[in-house]
Amino acid sequence: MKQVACALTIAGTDPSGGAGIHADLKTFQELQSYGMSVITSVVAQNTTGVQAVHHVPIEIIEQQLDSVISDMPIHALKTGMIANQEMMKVIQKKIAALQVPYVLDPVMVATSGDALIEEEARDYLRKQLLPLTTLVTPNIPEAEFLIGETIKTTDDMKQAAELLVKEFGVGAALIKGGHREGEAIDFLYDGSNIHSFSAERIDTKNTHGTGCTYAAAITAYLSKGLSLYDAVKNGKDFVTAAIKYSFDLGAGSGPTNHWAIRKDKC
Ligand SMILES: Nc1ncnc2c1ncn2[C@@H]1O[C@H](COP(=O)(O)OP(=O)(O)OP(=O)(O)O)[C@@H](O)[C@H]1O
Ligand SMILES: Cc1ncc(CO)c(N)n1
Repeated sequence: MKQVACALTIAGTDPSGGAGIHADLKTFQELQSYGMSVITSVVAQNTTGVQAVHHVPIEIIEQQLDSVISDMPIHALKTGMIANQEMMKVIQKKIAALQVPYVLDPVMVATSGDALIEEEARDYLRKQLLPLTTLVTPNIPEAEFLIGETIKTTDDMKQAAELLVKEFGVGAALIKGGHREGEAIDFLYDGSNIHSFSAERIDTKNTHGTGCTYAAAITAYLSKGLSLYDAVKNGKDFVTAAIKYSFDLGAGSGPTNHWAIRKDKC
């Protein structure tokens, strides 16, 4: 029997604490999954944007992976920012051998619009990493890039999710509607059915790290043994509460609130 659920994140940092590794670990902790992390890039960023990026050397990324994999149980894992192809290759090699649920958040730009991944790496991600996934969680611009088509309507979102499974080999696809107008609706295609997850749009500028928080919550729930549908359903409730009670910190787009689910239940 599992002593404790354990989740691993492989991603970049955010010293202001709202996105990346920091959002992931806070979310794992809040949802009572033991959190572990492998850092790919050290990013100087805050609520206003990205100021600088330093990539961790490939050997150190590999060694961090070996340190965790050789010693710790991993019940689910997620990847976020992986800036270049060399990093992707080593991560691909290590996680292909792990038979655990894998959530890939195809991070390409920060909420501020700053690029977080090299142009040539995008294609590698599409061809080599997508087929390893249990779930991929693109927002609309990311989904448009992955499938090479424009997404305007909810029907386009559903078709994009199906295409990602049927033609790109992902286990399941969740297309997030955060970038549209009106209700915040996301569509999951699990290989058999389309499911929708909807919430009222919250009028706030504080959405820094929403994508990381959502994917981390789904990963935490998968590590605890929930089904994919239940993990996404609970993850959606978590991120909606985190946006509703987000913190108005910093001069730009403030961070979500990882304690919020407790507030929402009170
Ligand atoms: N203002 C909002 N009110 C309610 N839900 C929202 C709002 N903005 C985004 N969401 C929801 O938050 C989740 C994250 O979606 P979003 O499309 O913003 O991700 P993202 O663009 O990857 O995030 P990030 O800005 O961190 O890159 C989705 O479930 C989306 O529907
Ligand atoms: C490190 C990192 N990953 C992802 C995002 C996307 O929110 C970000 N801003 N920073």
